[in-house]
Amino acid sequence: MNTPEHATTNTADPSGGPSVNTAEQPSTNPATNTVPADTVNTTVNDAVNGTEGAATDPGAPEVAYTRAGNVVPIRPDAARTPEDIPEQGGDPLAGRGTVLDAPADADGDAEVVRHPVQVDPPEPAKPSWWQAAREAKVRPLVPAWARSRSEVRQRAKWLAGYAGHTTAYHAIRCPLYAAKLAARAPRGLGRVVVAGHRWVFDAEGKPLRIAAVAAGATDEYRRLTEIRETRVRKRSTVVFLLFLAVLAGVFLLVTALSPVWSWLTIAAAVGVFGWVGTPADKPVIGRAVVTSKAPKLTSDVVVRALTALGIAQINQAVSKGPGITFPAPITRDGPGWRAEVDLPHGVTVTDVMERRDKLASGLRRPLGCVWPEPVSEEHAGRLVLWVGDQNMAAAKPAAWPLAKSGKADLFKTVPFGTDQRGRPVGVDLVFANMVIGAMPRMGKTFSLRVLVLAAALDPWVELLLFELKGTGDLGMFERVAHRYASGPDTDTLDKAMEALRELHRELERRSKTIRRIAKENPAACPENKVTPELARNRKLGLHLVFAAIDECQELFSHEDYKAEATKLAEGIIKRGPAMGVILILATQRPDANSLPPGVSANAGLRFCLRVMGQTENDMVLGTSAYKNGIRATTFGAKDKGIGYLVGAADDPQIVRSYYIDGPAAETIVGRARTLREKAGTITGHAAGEAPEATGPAHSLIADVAAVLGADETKVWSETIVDRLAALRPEVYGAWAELDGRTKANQLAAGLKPYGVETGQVHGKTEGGKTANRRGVVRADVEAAANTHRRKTTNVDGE
Ligand SMILES: Nc1ncnc2c1ncn2[C@@H]1O[C@H](COP(=O)(O)OP(=O)(O)OP(=O)(O)O)[C@@H](O)[C@H]1O
Repeated sequence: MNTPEHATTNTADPSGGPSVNTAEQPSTNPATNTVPADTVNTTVNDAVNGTEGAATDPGAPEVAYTRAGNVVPIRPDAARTPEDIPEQGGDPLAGRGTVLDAPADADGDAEVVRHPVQVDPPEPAKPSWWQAAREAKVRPLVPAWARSRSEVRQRAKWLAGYAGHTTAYHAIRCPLYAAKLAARAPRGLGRVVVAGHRWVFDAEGKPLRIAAVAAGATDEYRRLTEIRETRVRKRSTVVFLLFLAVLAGVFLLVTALSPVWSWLTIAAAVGVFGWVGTPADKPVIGRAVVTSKAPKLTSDVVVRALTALGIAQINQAVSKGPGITFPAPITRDGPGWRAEVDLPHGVTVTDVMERRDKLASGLRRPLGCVWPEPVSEEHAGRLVLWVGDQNMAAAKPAAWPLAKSGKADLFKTVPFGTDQRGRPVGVDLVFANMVIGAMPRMGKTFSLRVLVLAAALDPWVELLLFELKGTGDLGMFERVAHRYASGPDTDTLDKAMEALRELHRELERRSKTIRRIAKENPAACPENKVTPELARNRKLGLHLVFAAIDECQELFSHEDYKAEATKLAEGIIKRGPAMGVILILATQRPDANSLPPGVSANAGLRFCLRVMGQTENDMVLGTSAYKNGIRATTFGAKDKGIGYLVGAADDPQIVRSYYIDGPAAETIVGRARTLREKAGTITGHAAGEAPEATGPAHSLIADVAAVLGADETKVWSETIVDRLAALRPEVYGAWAELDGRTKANQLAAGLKPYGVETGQVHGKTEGGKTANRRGVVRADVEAAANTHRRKTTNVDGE
């Protein structure tokens, strides 16, 4: 005999109807809930059929019988009659109709009874008009362009230019137009005479009269002839009177008025007759501007393009319904069309963005015109498709707003570029760091230059600039930079490293100053970070520092510098923003070796121009950027200066950096120099000072000599590094965190300029074991230290 079981099994409704939940076991699962086949309660089935089943004796135990004769207990609240079955959605039969039997097993003992339970939530009450209206999106009273002062200015400027050009174009062609009209005037006169003759003699009634004659309709013909005679009489009179009036006018002109009026009248008459005599296909006036009109974007075109993407859900939605919906009308938006689209369920904007090339093909537009974007505040399937009239790369670059005049304030947004629609895009550099990455020759240095120019135009900002390619792309800034070096050589790398160390040390000093101010005067430093007021107080030394390293891969992938450079850059990028230190790194090789992950992961602003693959893309734009459809790989070779900018707004933006060539940059730097001279902020390199002049009063060689014990002839490099870190933690602290081999490399690179080589040194480990490791010979160090002391004493003496 089977034992009753209460185990439940979830099954989907095989009929495909609404899911139901059997009464055997209470279940919170919305899917169908059934009892095992061999312990099936027949109660409901029988109750529905009105036959055998449940015990009827009130005192009898709550049992039921299976068809095989098994007795199973009935849950007290189980339904026993059709009326007990809960009603569904107000339809008493709805529930009963979906009571289903499971297929019987081999001995015919399996019968599953399912009590229907509503699994879908009830239809929510329709919100009131008041509620719906309050939650509705308010559309702006004035279009976005009219609220942007610069866009209004741009449009007004364009309109004035357009009107001026058109006027001038036609003005210089006036004689040509007059000649054309004069040549066509006789023809026009002929047309007027012929038309007048036809009207007076009722030419339009002629076919009817001929038809009446042909049909032999005498009465009809007579009636038509009478009409014609009346008309001809009246119209002849009109023409005669007109003729008399013209004659009188001519007489008056010739006899009473000045010849000017005669000529004017003749000109007007020639003009009118010339215009009448002009063939329809040869207009007198040509076009001042020829527009290559971009095709209009319509919903049909969008749907056709979307179905060409090869996304099954889109094709299914279009062919079988419900189709693709457009929550807002397709409108003009800047120099292009904007369509808002609700993609079918399950299709995301990313799915479309990653097929941008196919979309462009479907729209029959160049790739540089087609820009699908997500709408972050809406669902993942809300697409905004902007289709420009012109390829973004081919459009004339906008002028940098600060190119001609003005100064910048790095505490405010500085202009960086324009988006696809030509709208200005700015970046907030303060409290941020930036990474710029791209393939070679795509506009990395030009975009970096825009930012350096902005920083240069803020006279309170200290510039530390290193260009490690050696082409002098940032050479114009020598006049304003506190530190500057250009070149692919070790000397330049050393200078860049020294600047990073200096910045790292500076962070210590700044954090102490900020802590002190926050304690003494909390109102002056409410967020424990540099404020514009603090930055301009020279005594505090909290001015903004703008450090940029172009081609930073040279530093981060250099065998001798990479470990220290990574540590320093990570420290600066993490702690610098609050202390007013802005670090910008540009690289043409955005991979883990050239841009350490710890550095790239902490950058707040990212600008990625064309790159070749997903890894480079995500290295610059952040993890998962590629997966989310933010793909700088889709830019073409002609998309110079165009990239994805992340961090400047809530959503990634496509931006073309302002184009400022070398000579223009030179001029702007000239203005920056004047501003700095007035503010008294020409320091360091720009003031002709070498870094050593302001550098630390210690030197590595002297420090190494100082940490060598009197009885030591040879010492391992890693031991020396540990002692150096203890001697000057603020300088060598970062070295001590490196591993043994890197410590040795670090020391070797540091001692190289002093002519001290490291080599294998036999020594003992802390555990007493002997080992061979890299180290220095005391005599070499002392000799180099003496030479250095002599040199620096001479310099000081001078
Ligand atoms: N915003 C822009 N608009 C138009 N053209 C640009 C823009 N930015 C750069 N370019 C063009 O791209 C070319 C390459 O720019 P740039 O020198 O900045 O590239 P790069 O990525 O720094 O190259 P490399 O990797 O060799 O240093 C420039 O000569 C310039 O003509």
